[in-house]
Amino acid sequence: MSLLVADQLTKTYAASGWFRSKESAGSGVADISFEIEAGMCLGILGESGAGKSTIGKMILGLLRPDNGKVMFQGVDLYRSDREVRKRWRRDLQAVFQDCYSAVNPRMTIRQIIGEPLRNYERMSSKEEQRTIGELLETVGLAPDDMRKTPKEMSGGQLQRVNIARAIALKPKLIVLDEPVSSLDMIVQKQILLHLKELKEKYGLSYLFISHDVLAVNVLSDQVAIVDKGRIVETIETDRLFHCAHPASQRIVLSSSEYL
Ligand SMILES: Nc1ncnc2c1ncn2[C@@H]1O[C@H](COP(=O)(O)OP(=O)(O)OP(=O)(O)O)[C@@H](O)[C@H]1O
Repeated sequence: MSLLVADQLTKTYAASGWFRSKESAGSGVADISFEIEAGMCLGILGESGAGKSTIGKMILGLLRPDNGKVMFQGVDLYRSDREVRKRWRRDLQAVFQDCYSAVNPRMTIRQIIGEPLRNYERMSSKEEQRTIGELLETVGLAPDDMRKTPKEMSGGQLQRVNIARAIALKPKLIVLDEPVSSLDMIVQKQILLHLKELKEKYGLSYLFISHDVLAVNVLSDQVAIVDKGRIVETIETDRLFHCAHPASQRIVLSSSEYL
């Protein structure tokens, strides 16, 4: 059984108010289907406005689809009760693009990473401190960093904190929505390689949302290419540069100009 199944997900946004236009009318995504096996990373690659974040939000339980279903570990997310959803939240985590808005600026790094542990685990303060120190080391930071606040960290360091928080409960799947897009190229590569290491070490699965073919190439096993709200092609990553659909070729080529 696949860890996650997205089955014909459709979401249409109603165009409204001052911004109603031909382009925005009926925007959203349609007929989105894919599966993620345990230990696998599926990349969702597409240009701005293609529908990538809409897909991510539906998978995370943040946006109810108009049609279709999301099955996680065999359970239908939008037809399950609160208890099941609570377990779901534990096994399904997310890291978003904006590392600063994902944290409370008044909390220390210890409080930030400790939050899911306090919500789901019963740990003594000492045990929690040790666990947070280990998590910081796992993502390439120092245990002492737990005393800092977000404003004392760089964007790359803070994104590592967000990753540490996401892996704290040993989830099955992490939705990574453009997790490195706001960072410089060197830090991007370091974090992607680190995510790859974590995936291999803990058997994690990822849904990796990105507009960047090079980033997708580093982390994904398979890539679903999204254009105008639809998956136009799903392809093994090592075949990405041999994609067949004209829209896929356009998306792949536009990024590889930087190679
Ligand atoms: N809340 C909303 N209300 C109306 N339209 C929306 C809403 N959210 C997204 N859209 C529209 O749906 C389409 C897909 O948006 P989405 O944010 O999923 O794309 P994306 O691929 O993640 O884009 P980006 O890479 O720029 O974040 C776009 O046309 C967008 O304008």
